[in-house]
This record gives sequence, C-alpha cells and structure tokens, in this order.
Amino acid sequence: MSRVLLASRNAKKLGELRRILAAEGLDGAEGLEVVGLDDVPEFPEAPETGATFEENAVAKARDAVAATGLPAVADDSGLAVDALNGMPGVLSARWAGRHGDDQANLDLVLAQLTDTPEERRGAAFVCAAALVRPGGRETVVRGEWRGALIRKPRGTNGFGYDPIFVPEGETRTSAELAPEEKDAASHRGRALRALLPALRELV
Ligand SMILES: O=P(O)(O)OP(=O)(O)OP(=O)(O)OC[C@H]1O[C@@H](n2cnc3c(O)ncnc32)[C@H](O)[C@@H]1O
Ligand SMILES: [Mg+2]
Repeated sequence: MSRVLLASRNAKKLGELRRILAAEGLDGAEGLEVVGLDDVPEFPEAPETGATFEENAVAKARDAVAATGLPAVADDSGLAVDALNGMPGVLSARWAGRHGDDQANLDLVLAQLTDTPEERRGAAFVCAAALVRPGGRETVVRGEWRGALIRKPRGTNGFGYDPIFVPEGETRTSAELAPEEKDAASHRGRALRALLPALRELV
C-alpha cells in the first residue's frame, strides 16, 4: 500500500482534508494510505514566509518530504477580504498576532470592517494545495470560495473565519453548513479534488 502524508498541524484543517479524500474513496480503498503528522516522527515547523498561498503550500510539503521521505500534501489557505485589499491572505492564521487564535483573528477582521457597508463586504476563502513527491516532482492547485462577511458570528461547525463567512448563494454561514455541504463547495474541497489525479498516480 502506498502512503501519502497530510502535512498540517491544524487539527480541524487536517480533519477536513482527511474527510474530503475519504469521500473520494482515497482512504485505503484505492491502495493509498493517508497518514498525518501524528503517524511520523516529529520534525520542526518552519515559519511560513511566502508571499503567496502557493509558495507556502509547496514549502510545507517539501519540508514534510525532506523529513519523512513520504509523498506529502500541504494546504496553505486563508481569507482574502475585498475591502482589505486581499488581506489577511497568507497572514490569516496570525492576523491578530498570535498564531491560531481563531476568535481573536475573526474579531479583528470584524472590527476592521465596522464601517464597511453590506455591498462591499465581499471576501473569498483561498486554498493552495501542493503535492510533493520524494523525487521532487511538485503539483500545486488552487481552490477559491466566494462569499460575504456578516457582522455577528453564527454557527459552530468548521473553524477559523467560518462563523462570519456566508458563501455565495447561501444564507447560512459556512459554520452553519453540514460538513459535507462545506466540503462540496469549499476552497479546500475544490483544491483537493483538483489534486485527485496526481494523488491517484501515487498508487
Ligand atoms: O499551516 P498548517 O499547519 O496547515 O495550519 P494553519 O492553521 O497554520 O494553516 P494556514 O497556515 O494555512 O492558515 C490558514 C488560516 O486561514 C483560515 N482558514 C483557512 N481555511 C479556512 C476554512 O475552511 N474556514 C475558516 N477559516 C479558514 C484559518 O484562520 C486558518 O488558521
Ligand atoms: Mg500555518
């Protein structure tokens, strides 16, 4: 059985990545075993210094391959807010200063948009997903999910900025969608499905 490593240290993101691949039958059934960072010896996390989601995704996947010798998938993602000229973007995980403080990050974005009227509250979730093989071959794809930001958080599913993001064509926030509904439309679902042919080649 071939193995592929999902190189994310965010448990909720990792859960979504696993769920999306499992829904596509890529969880052992196709001769590919999906493993996480808990299943391999620990290695240090490098700072995410890239200017783009793609650069960061490739860097995370390369580090994981170098440390483990396994083919690795990494996801670099975030929220690009129109009224903030695309920020927080690659800084989404540490927008309020402390890495991974979802509540503080979301509160800061809401505060920054206090005077932004409804018609200018557009935003997009973006996900770059990279597959790097031990030989060095790299595949990078991108998924986007457009929507608008509300003023008061709603919903408890998902993570990060989900409670303030209402996808296009929806009235619920992405934190109010069922997990399968989020995956079917999300930036992460789209990116990972674009990576499927490359993943199937690993078998
Ligand atoms: O780098 P890894 O270890 O994968 O974990 P991370 O949480 O640091 O991940 P990123 O560097 O890609 O930062 C992504 C941030 O963007 C936000 N984000 C990404 N995808 C999201 C989603 O589906 N829903 C809500 N927020 C999301 C959230 O705040 C994440 O912490
Ligand atoms: Mg990160």
